[in-house]
Parts: sequence; structure tokens; C-alpha cells
Amino acid sequence: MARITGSDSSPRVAAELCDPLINRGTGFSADDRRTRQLEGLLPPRVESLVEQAARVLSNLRDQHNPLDKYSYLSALRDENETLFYHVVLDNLEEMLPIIYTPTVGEACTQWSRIYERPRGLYISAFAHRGRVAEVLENWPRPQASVIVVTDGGRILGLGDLGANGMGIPIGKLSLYTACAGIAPEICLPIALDVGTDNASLRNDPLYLGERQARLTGAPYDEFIEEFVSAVQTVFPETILQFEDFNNASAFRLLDRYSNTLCCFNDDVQGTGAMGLAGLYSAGRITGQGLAEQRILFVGAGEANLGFARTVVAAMQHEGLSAAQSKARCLFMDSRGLVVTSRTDLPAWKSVFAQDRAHTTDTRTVIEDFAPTAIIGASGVGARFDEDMLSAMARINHRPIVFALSNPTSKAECTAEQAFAWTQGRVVFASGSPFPPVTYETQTYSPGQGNNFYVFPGVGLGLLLAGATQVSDEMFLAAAHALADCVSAADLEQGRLFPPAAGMRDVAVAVAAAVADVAHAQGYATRQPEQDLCAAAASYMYVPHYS
Ligand SMILES: O=C([O-])CC(=O)C(=O)O
Ligand SMILES: [Mg+2]
Repeated sequence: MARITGSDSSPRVAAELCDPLINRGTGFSADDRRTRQLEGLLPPRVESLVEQAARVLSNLRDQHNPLDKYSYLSALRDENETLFYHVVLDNLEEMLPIIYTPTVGEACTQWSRIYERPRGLYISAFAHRGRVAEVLENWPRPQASVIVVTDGGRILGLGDLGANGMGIPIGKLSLYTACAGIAPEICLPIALDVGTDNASLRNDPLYLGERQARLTGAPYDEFIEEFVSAVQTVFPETILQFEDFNNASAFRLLDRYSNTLCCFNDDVQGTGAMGLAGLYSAGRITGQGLAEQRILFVGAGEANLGFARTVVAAMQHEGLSAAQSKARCLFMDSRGLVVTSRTDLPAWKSVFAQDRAHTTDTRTVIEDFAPTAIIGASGVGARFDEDMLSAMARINHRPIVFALSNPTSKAECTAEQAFAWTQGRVVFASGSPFPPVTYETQTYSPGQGNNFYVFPGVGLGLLLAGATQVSDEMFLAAAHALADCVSAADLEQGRLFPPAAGMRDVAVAVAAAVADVAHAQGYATRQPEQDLCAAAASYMYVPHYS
């Protein structure tokens, strides 16, 4: 019998084994192997997903460090996405820190070294300017319902990582699929390469991005404008999530685009909703309502300003005036207290400037302002010290302390420090995970306060409603829905958020709340579902070989 070759005698490509969306590896049945001419290309035994997953888990757990685990799972995803998501979904608690924060941060710093295969789109402001739509058309899948885009300007708390930032959109979209069941083939990660001001990257012979200074000013805005309008042309119904842009770009782009397309900024709005939900949970422990909180925000970037904006909106719903709500939110940045006498404040910070004496001493601010909560999103590791947290513990029976900066090396304090420095009385959450803490006889598992509790469900809700815009009210509704998912048992363990294993239930609740608001505000293009939770749950992609 003649060898089977392609029509031009080139080697036949066994497409089923090359496309990670359809590849099943040893999961192809005997019939499939015969009809698809895969016989002999695979070892004889036919395995179920569960059997394949056992091998993956065993290999994964043999890897020596988190980055090796990240690379192992990335390679698996490039080969067989069904198996990848089966493993991730079945072991979320174990997998999240590998495919997402904190390991994704390390992966981004090492991106040029660990890079193996393309995933997502790299769009260059230098090579592709004027042709961005053409580049978007190169995306090999017919649809892109959710796009997560970064320009690498501020990756987690790690600063400008240029094109290496691609790890973040990939990681965020993995969670869209794992946590909200949005099918992997409609998720598109994009890194906009606008250059980098990170000299060590530009001098790194392995760096894969453009070796150019970061574009700024009008040329930057024009490039973003070209990108956004190309997205609207090529994928007109997509949801666009801005991620890890630097502060100035994040706020400017949000103002520029939030009323014209279905987009949001995860670091501002997603983190804001997560933070508000965390405060509601904390209030159930401390016995104080939101309107009674006095919050010291340490760090005045996207996360904390988004958090404060959301808190102020929620306080006004509870009857406080705008001025009263703002007076309950005090900010410190790298130059000290954010006060009206400062002349160096950009518009998005000066909104929160208070009429107080300027100081750079956090301890003094704690003594004067007597906060019920201190929220770190400063990007500065170990920003909270014993002096500060013991002052919090003297002022409050149950001080609220959030150390939200990522990855772990940037956390303002560790969970262990927070418990030790407050005699075990702290109500704590952190952006990156910490192991459980035992203080005296009690063990606490505070868990993560991360926007992963919000953005997957928000995206799902927007899809369900066919939303044309994203509103602040949707994030308020998302915060309430998330807070309602927290059980009394969670709070007893010191957890302000639900356990990772329940992520899909959280996404259902958040999605239903968001879709509901979309319908109420007239942003929905689809008919309202009778039962939004059931609709959200039945929409979800389940990784199996159908
Ligand atoms: O990615 C995360 O873990 C949370 C986040 O958005 C950030 O830190 O920028
Ligand atoms: Mg982010």
C-alpha cells in the first residue's frame, strides 16, 4: 500500500495531534484513531481524561520549583487544552498559584528565557502601526469574545516588563476559562509592544520585544486608538479588559473608552469590587458597617484608587454624602500623605486629597486618623512594619489589614507578620496567597483578596447580556454578589473570600448580578433570561472529550 502523503507529497500533518483545542492524545478512541488515520501515532492504550490527568499531576508534582511547574503546565496547554483545563479545574487551589499569581509574575520576569511557543497576539507599535487590523485578522480562531490586553507598563508590582507582560493576559484568560467557563477558543490574550523603559530587558540578548524606549504622549495614544478601533472592526462584539497598564495610561484609557465600548480596567474596577466585598466580609467579623469604616490606603495607584472609588460609591448608597464618604478614605503615596497642599498630584489622586498637614510618617497618620482598616497596594514589599500594625491593633479590637500588592515579594506584610503583630486579632487578606497561620492555638486560612474573584464572572455576565458597555454599578453588584458567597464557616477560618474550589459558583453569582444590571441600565442586547444563574451555569465550558 502506498504511503499516504499530502497532495504535494509534503508530510501529512495529523492536525488532530497538533491543535491543542482538539487534540486528545492517548484519549483518542480506537475508532477515532482508525477514521482519523492516527493509528500507530499513539501508544496502544486508550486513556480516559481521568487517567491522563493522573499522569499530569504526578509529573507536575515532581517538578522542583513553581516556575518549572508553570512551564510544564504551559506545555501541556499547548498540546491538549481539554486535559489542561480538566486538571486545573479539578485542582484549582493547587493550580491557581502556578498558572496565575504569584508564579505568573516570575514567569513574566523570565519570559524571554522560558518562551517556547506562541500564544496570543503580540502587536508592535513600531512594526505594525497602521496595520493593526491586519494583525488582528491573523488570529486563527473565528471569534474572540474576551480580549485581555496589556502594554506591559506595570506588571503586577514588578514595573515595566515590556513584551514579557504577555504572561498576564494569558494567565487572566486561563481564569476566565477555569473559573467562569468561557471556552478557551474565544479568549484572546494580547500584548501591545510599545517598547520598554526597562534597561535590563532592552540589554538582555534574549529579550523578545522591541528594543525601543516606551512610546508616550500622542504617538502612544494614537497607537491605542488604532488598536481599539481595529478591535471594534475585527471583533465588534468583544469584551476588552485592560490589564497592568501603568497608572497614567490606565486612568486615561478608562476615561477615554469606558463610555464607547464594552471595556473595563481590571486593576481599577475589578480590584475595587473585590476590595469592597472584602470590607463587607471584614465588617461581619468586626461588627462595623461599611459607613463606619475609616480606611487608610497606602499606595495611590490603580488598585487603591479603584478600591476607594468603589467604597465611596457604596457608602453613598448607604446614605453618606460624597464628601463624608471621601473623608473616610485617606491616602498615602511614595511622597507621603495625599493632602490638598501638595502640588504634585495628578487629577485621579487629587480627588482624594484631604485638608491635613503633610507628613511622610505612616505611624503618625495611623495615630491621627485612627483607621479601622489599612489597605496596602503600594507595590512595595514589607511596607507595613510591626510599629504600624501594633498601632492598628491598639486602636482597633479587630484591625483590618489588606496587603494587596503582588506577587508575594511585593506584599506589604506576610500573613504571619499580620497575625503576630496584632496578637492574632487581625482581619487579613492578601493579593498573593500565604500558607495558613497558626497563632497560639488557632489556625487561620485568610486566603487571597485578588480580582480573580471578580473579572471572570463580570466577563461571563457581560457575555450573557450581550452588554454594550460596562458600568460602575455592575462592579458594585459584583461586589455584593461576591460578598454573599462568603459563609460563616469561611469567616471563622479568617477567610474574607470563598475558597478557590467554589470559583465557578462565585462566577455564576457575579455573572447573574452583572447581567441583571446590564438589563436594568439598558446596556443589554440579548433578551433577559428567566433565571440568570441557571443561564450562567449552563453557558459554562466543561473540559471533556465529547
Ligand atoms: O494579577 C493579579 O494577581 C492581581 C492584579 O491584577 C495585579 O496585581 O495587577
Ligand atoms: Mg493586574
